[in-house]
Amino acid sequence: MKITDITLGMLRVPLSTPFKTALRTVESVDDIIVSIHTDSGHVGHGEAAPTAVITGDTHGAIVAAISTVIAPRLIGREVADLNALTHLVQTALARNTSAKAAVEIALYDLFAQLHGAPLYRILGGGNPVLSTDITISVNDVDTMVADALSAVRRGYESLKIKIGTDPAKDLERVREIHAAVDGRASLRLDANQGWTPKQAVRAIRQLEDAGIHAELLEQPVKAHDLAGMKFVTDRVHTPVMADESVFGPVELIELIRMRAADIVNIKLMKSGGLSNAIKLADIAGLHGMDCAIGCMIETGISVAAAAHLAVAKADIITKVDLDGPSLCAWTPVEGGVTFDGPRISIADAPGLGIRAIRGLVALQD
Ligand SMILES: C[C@H](N)C(=O)N[C@H](CCC(=O)O)C(=O)O
Ligand SMILES: [Mg+2]
Repeated sequence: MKITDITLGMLRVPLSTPFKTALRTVESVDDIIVSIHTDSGHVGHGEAAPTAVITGDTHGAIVAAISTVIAPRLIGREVADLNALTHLVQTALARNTSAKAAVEIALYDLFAQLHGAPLYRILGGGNPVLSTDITISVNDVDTMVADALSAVRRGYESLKIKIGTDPAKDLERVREIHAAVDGRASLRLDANQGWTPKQAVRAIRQLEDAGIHAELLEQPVKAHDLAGMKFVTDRVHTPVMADESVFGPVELIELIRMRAADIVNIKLMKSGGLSNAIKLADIAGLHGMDCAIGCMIETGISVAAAAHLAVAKADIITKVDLDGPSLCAWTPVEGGVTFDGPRISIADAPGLGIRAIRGLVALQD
């Protein structure tokens, strides 16, 4: 199976409601779709989410990185040489993790198709069913309480509460949601870098003193501030999870060395795809650190790949935040992974199992 062509498309899918964090508000998925074609007629699919405020990746940069730098290295190469191909992707250029992720996802899709098995089996097997949390966007308190109750009614047992705009307001948000949910779902708090270390310690201690024990606190302080992450981790009982602070293995090793967090959130758009995500899970596992798997505003193409990885690494990846497809107003992906409320199930089809992508607009070379 030889790579003959790599084409790009744009996929725009409105979200059911605006997605709001301390970093940004977004109303639609607007992702670049990579299709890798082969001489055998097989096609592998990948997806890149341009999350400029987190990865620095924009549409233009993703398209340029793939079409002018990464793709020329891959044309004519054998899909069977997967590790050599991912090495070519990772060394093609610095950073650009979303572009690398999209290409790697398509390569792993093809590699699993070549072997006639779903990707999770190629990655080591497992039980192809997961349960994800759902994001409650940061809004006024009443809206967040209503959104949390609606999520509980739809069967979600874990809510990812976005905070980080203002500590006093954030405390009110969490207290009110905690009271309304009344133990029917666990609460994961994500400040998306919005607090200072001292604000984070003060806020979380107030919650703990009031008997509100969140499942975790995600990225309370600035991404680069590992000392700040450690300051918080050392002073609260609530487990602290690094998200924007860790992209790849180098950052994770430093985080572990400093004992700056308890959990790490792996995202393909940060790690540059599956090869580094596997390394992240293995490094964390080796050090007895729990992992979560997360996503940006993505559809069921790249999130499918993350789900396959989560299934194969279920012993290490114990928390799942793969709600991107569930936030979309409609489902562009046919086949593969089904996202039905909190339940994610993987079909027994080769690769990612994607049969068609609706609404894909081809980008000219
Ligand atoms: C969508 C997912 N549940 C999530 O919350 N991801 C965010 C970043 C998403 C974005 O801004 O595109 C996170 O974990 O910080
Ligand atoms: Mg986060």
